[in-house]
Amino acid sequence: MSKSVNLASSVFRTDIFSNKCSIVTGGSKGIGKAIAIELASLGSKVVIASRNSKEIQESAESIKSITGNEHIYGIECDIRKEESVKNLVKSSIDKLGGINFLVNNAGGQFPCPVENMTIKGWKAVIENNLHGPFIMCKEVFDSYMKENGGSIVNILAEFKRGFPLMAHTGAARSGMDNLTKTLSMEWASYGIRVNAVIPGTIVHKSMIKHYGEKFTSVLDILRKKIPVQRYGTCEEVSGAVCFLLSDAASFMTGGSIIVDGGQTLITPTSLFNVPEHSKLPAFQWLNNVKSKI
Ligand SMILES: CCCCC/C=C/C(=O)SCCNC(=O)CCNC(=O)[C@H](O)C(C)(C)COP(=O)(O)OP(=O)(O)OC[C@H]1O[C@@H](n2cnc3c(N)ncnc32)[C@H](O)[C@@H]1OP(=O)(O)O
Ligand SMILES: NC(=O)C1=CN([C@@H]2O[C@H](COP(=O)(O)OP(=O)(O)OC[C@H]3O[C@@H](n4cnc5c(N)ncnc54)[C@H](OP(=O)(O)O)[C@@H]3O)[C@@H](O)[C@H]2O)C=CC1
Repeated sequence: MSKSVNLASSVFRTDIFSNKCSIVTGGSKGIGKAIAIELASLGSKVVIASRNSKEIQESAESIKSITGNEHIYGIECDIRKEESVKNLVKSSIDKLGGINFLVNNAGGQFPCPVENMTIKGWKAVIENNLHGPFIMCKEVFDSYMKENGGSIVNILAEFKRGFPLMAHTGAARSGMDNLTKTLSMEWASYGIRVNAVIPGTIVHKSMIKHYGEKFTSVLDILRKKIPVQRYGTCEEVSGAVCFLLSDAASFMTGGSIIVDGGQTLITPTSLFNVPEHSKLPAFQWLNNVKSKI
């Protein structure tokens, strides 16, 4: 790998993934892009995949320039479509030489109470967050990991108390939690570990664009209740993903890491309010290139 300048200062040793090949779905922006940057900065060859072909190529170029890693490829793919996933996996193996790591990050939803939800809307979100990651796992397994082992990390969203206004995503993420556990057992004998990362509220450019300023401003009420008293950064999610992919997590499979600043511990009946503080600041190794995420 030619490493001219690496602007991404991960906490991990810079060669830990130097012989690895990774796919990150939804790597064109937000959390997925941060994960792809960190993997690339640690030496992995990386394919990022998303639906917008122009955006995915531009992101691949920007990851190359941020990390100095030339082995970054953008491939157009809709994870909901089996043929598109087959093409992604085949092209990735052709370009990278294999697939050691799969990060199922692509996903998302829209806020909507069930009484207003159409069947089409329900299906779109279930396909994006459950069916799509399932096809990705299956195709990567059949095409490479069954023979060679590997490590898979699924990005979920907190679902354990239900998900009012986002029932579709709650159901899909709960399904992915179960699938993560099932695959960890079914595929252990193939040398494959399967884990999950559950981000809390990670506010970044495209997230604000997707939900709108009005919706995200409501989040400020929530921010005050979060024990760390702030939202998370994309890099803070990425660190957990890299840990799970790495040998440091070699005894972890079927597990999940919650990266939410303590948000899931808040209950409506809690009498305790965290005093205002700024003692737990964000960890942002991408400070100098923040505008690119
Ligand atoms: C604040 C709390 C944080 C909660 C924790 C989670 C945070 C995050 O996940 S942040 C990441 C946010 N990013 C995304 O969600 C991006 C990904 N989202 C999407 O790609 C889409 O929103 C989609 C998957 C949900 C819809 O995909 P798409 O294929 O583009 O959808 P269609 O145009 O085919 O629509 C199908 C159908 O879905 C209904 N629908 C879609 N959008 C909305 C909406 N905004 N409001 C209500 N209903 C919606 C609708 O029925 C669509 O059919 P048509 O009516 O025929 O268009
Ligand atoms: N940000 C947050 O607070 C939280 C996020 N999450 C989850 O983390 C993951 C990343 O979130 P975030 O970075 O904020 O989201 P973004 O909306 O910023 O990015 C989503 C990425 O997924 C891609 N994508 C969406 N649908 C598909 C599809 N069908 N096929 C291929 N690519 C697709 C998008 O590209 P394109 O649209 O061009 O295809 C984009 O690259 C998502 O699963 C999200 O739901 C979970 C909890 C909280």
